[in-house]
Amino acid sequence: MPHSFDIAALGEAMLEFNQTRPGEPQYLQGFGGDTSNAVIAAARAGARTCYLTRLGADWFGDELMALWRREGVDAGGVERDRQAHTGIYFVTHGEGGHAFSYLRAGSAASRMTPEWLPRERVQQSRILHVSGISLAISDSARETVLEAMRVAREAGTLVAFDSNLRLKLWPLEVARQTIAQAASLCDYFLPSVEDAAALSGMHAPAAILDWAHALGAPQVVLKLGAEGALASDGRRRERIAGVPVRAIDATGAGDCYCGNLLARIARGEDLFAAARYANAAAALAVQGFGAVAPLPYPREVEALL
Ligand SMILES: O=C(O)C(=O)C[C@H](O)[C@H](O)CO
Repeated sequence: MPHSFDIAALGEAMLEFNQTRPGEPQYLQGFGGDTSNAVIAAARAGARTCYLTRLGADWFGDELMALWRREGVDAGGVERDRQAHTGIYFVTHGEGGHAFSYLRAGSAASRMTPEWLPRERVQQSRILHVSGISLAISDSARETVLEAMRVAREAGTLVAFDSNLRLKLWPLEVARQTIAQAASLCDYFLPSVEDAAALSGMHAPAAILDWAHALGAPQVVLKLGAEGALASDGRRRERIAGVPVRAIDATGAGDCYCGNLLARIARGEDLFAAARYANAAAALAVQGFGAVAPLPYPREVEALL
């Protein structure tokens, strides 16, 4: 059966309030939520996409619905909840880079359950993308993500998983066990090197790749930030050099990487070609402000390549 979508992403989207200057109380309103960022990046890269989540019946939720409409992301798998709000978060900037502060506990997305999951959209997609953030936000969201991964595997939908470790959301020991379980259910494991080091206790990128494959992930891309990426299909490994850029805000750069990688894989590129394309896309994304606004289009990525 032909797929209706190249990529379905499942998770929590939020409104973003991003500090425009360190130490000053001025915030630019944008959009975030790692899997939503990734699916928008994929849509801008030309993929047919859909997003699966729950939103409050509030203004924040209306804004996110309008965003996905503008970006061409199908939101038929989004449910509105009259009893719960849409999550929001603040990004502040300081010496150590950016930091997130959340107002999301009890959000509509955190109330997703396996019974709610729009299974047919998972089954109708070539690739399902999920992350560690949705594993962390509530027990029922974790069960929903794991169920979506199982549904995808049964249907032959490929599964991509970004650990996106946020220690404000859960303790490291719990994250280690749950992320290991999710990595064992995925086809593409796409952690940042910081996440992978915290989860594995290892530091050398080559050893981290071995650890990731040992969890059961056949294809792994380790995102190295400004240093580029390291991709492995279990037989071959390729180091992709970072692109020198003047970084303004790295919020969502890893999501940009995932969305572009998956869009290129859905077009038929191999892991390594897709990883090189995504590396250039993520380098462009850090040159703008916020998680969504600076996500690039193919003509910009091709010009950089
Ligand atoms: O941290 C989260 O939960 C978010 O989803 C907010 C940001 O958009 C995301 O972390 C960027 O990767």
